[in-house]
Amino acid sequence: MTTTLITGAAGFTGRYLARRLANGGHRVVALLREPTALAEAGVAESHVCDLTDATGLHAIMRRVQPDHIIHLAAIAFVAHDDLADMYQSNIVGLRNLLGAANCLDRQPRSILVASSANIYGNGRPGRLSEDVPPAPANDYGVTKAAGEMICRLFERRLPIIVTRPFNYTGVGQSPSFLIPKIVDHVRHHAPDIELGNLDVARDFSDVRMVVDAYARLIEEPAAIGGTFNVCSGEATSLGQLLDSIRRLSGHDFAVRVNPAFVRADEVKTLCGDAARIEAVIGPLARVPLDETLQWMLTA
Ligand SMILES: Nc1nc2c(ncn2[C@@H]2O[C@H](COP(=O)(O)OP(=O)(O)O[C@H]3O[C@H](CO)[C@@H](O)[C@H](O)[C@@H]3O)[C@@H](O)[C@H]2O)c(=O)[nH]1
Repeated sequence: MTTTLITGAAGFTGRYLARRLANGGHRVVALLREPTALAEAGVAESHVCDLTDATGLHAIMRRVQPDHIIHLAAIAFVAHDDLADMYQSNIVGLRNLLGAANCLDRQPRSILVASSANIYGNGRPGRLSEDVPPAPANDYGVTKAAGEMICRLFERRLPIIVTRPFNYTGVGQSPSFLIPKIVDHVRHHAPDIELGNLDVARDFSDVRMVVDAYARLIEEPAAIGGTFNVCSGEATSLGQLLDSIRRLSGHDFAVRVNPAFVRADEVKTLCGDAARIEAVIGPLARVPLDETLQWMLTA
């Protein structure tokens, strides 16, 4: 049986990915920061180890001997206020993981590393292909761009796949993120909502499409060594998003700007080109944004 190790398996994406892989016949092993019950998500075995603990990580990797590794563990909230934690988790954690993978007797078949569309920053307008040079506009983007450079250090030695997911959402995502925050607000029938930067647009996808893409990428030898956007190809402005949520929920609400949520180092618009990934794994299992929002509003 194929053993697949997921770092960050207890997170929003990790739980969907574990279920998707278990349904696809994988034996899913979770690497966790703290003990978490994940049997319901399809996880067969769990190990607790912080990725900054290189020695502990080496021992676990030698025991698990994974066929595939999917690295999701990271600080994913762009405005995370503990910078030391963000740099430690997103850069040192990844470096330790690849160092440990490089010491295995039997090399994994693939190591998928989740980077981020945020690395594109504000460098270029329009639909972004993977050839657009990274131009991070904030610390989060810097940590993810640095992570990609670490992957390059190991690319001759390890079968690495880098993904650049654009924004995605679904039931269970933390309300620190934009869409679950608005959905939570609507579900509580609150009159007005406080947001930050309003003049922004994002390329939103459904978490189920993203984990399906990951599950297909690790099985595809042609993906090894590649960097892939994971996206819908459509930008939705915050104004359009608010209108859709008002329409689908039948609940009207006003928006107020709270300076506490305004980001100084904002990435204004992100919209991705999915041509490269679709050339390798075929069409993405896209879900219309309205369908994802409806799922979240009624969950
Ligand atoms: N979270 C949040 N965002 C707000 C708010 N008001 C406006 N925004 C704006 O809404 C946009 C989306 O914010 P998030 O949902 O926090 O996502 P993100 O910063 O775009 O980052 C997400 O996507 C990246 C890939 O593009 C991911 O790498 C990252 O982990 C995260 O999922 C940003 O431009 C943010 O400034 C608010 O009250 N809360």
